[in-house]
Amino acid sequence: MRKIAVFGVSGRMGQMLVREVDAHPGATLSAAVERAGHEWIGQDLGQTMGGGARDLLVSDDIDAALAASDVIIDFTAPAATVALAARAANAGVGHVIGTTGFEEADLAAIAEIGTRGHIVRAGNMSLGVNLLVTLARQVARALGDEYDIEIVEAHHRHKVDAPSGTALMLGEAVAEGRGVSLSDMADRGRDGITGARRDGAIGFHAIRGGDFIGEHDVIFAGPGERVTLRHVASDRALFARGALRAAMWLEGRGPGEYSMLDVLGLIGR
Ligand SMILES: NC(=O)C1=CN([C@@H]2O[C@H](COP(=O)(O)OP(=O)(O)OC[C@H]3O[C@@H](n4cnc5c(N)ncnc54)[C@H](OP(=O)(O)O)[C@@H]3O)[C@@H](O)[C@H]2O)C=CC1
Ligand SMILES: O=C(O)C1=N[C@H](C(=O)O)C[C@H](O)C1
Repeated sequence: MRKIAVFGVSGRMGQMLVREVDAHPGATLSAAVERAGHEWIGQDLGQTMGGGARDLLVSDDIDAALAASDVIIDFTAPAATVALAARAANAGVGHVIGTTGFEEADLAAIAEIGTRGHIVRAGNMSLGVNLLVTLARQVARALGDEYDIEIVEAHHRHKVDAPSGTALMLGEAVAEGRGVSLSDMADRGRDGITGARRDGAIGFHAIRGGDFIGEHDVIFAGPGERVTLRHVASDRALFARGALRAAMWLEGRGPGEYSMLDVLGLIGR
């Protein structure tokens, strides 16, 4: 049995993850962690999730959670994730990171920790989005600079970061397909007298509202035609299943910062 701890357990994704781990025949929930001071700390996990009691209390004890686990799944917040990555690596525990909204410095810190730790990190854990990433790279390469690329994403009203982690994955993929750096070419959320479109720009636009789970369009707008690649998530459990797959896949791997492309066998496609 793979022992898996869920961090951010009260969150939208945290609760999905508990259900997926419970349903997996090869996994067992080893710890349920929330941030210090959270109202769920010390409560029975089953009851706080609206069901019957179970033999597991929500805790803020990270060392105890690491000691009890083979791997942790973390959909929390950037600062928490960076700190946790170092502690998980030191403890020899795998770390599946679904958190998004990282700054460049955070990503550099995680990459450094990944030289000794066992990490899977992806802004989107779904098979469909990761397949779309490979397609977006191919389409950008095939169509070339005459086609303007715009990435449009829509999420629920509670999401705190923009562009979404998925939009950034897609942006990196099309930039790679074109042989340019995303940081040089990204044009985020236009407003006002922006002037005509910059040649080669990769535009990002974020819709926030209601209960969108996550929708992403990559638009290639060319002379006389448009191509749109689209992914629509209709069930958040999708991401939890992907994260759990990553947690199982890490077993027996060497140190590294892996992506869902590695987990799903989509590397190099
Ligand atoms: N990669 C993917 O496929 C997906 C990624 N995400 C990303 O996952 C993250 C979480 O999303 P979501 O579940 O919707 O957000 P929520 O706000 O519902 O959940 C986040 C949870 O993490 C908790 N938390 C914050 N800091 C800590 C900490 N130090 N230790 C333990 N728990 C902590 C929060 O507690 P509190 O509210 O009290 O601060 C909250 O319960 C976001 O970055 C989101 O973009 C989401 C879906 C899919
Ligand atoms: O916050 C969310 O909800 C989601 N976040 C991820 C992202 O930032 O792309 C993945 C998914 O779209 C849902």
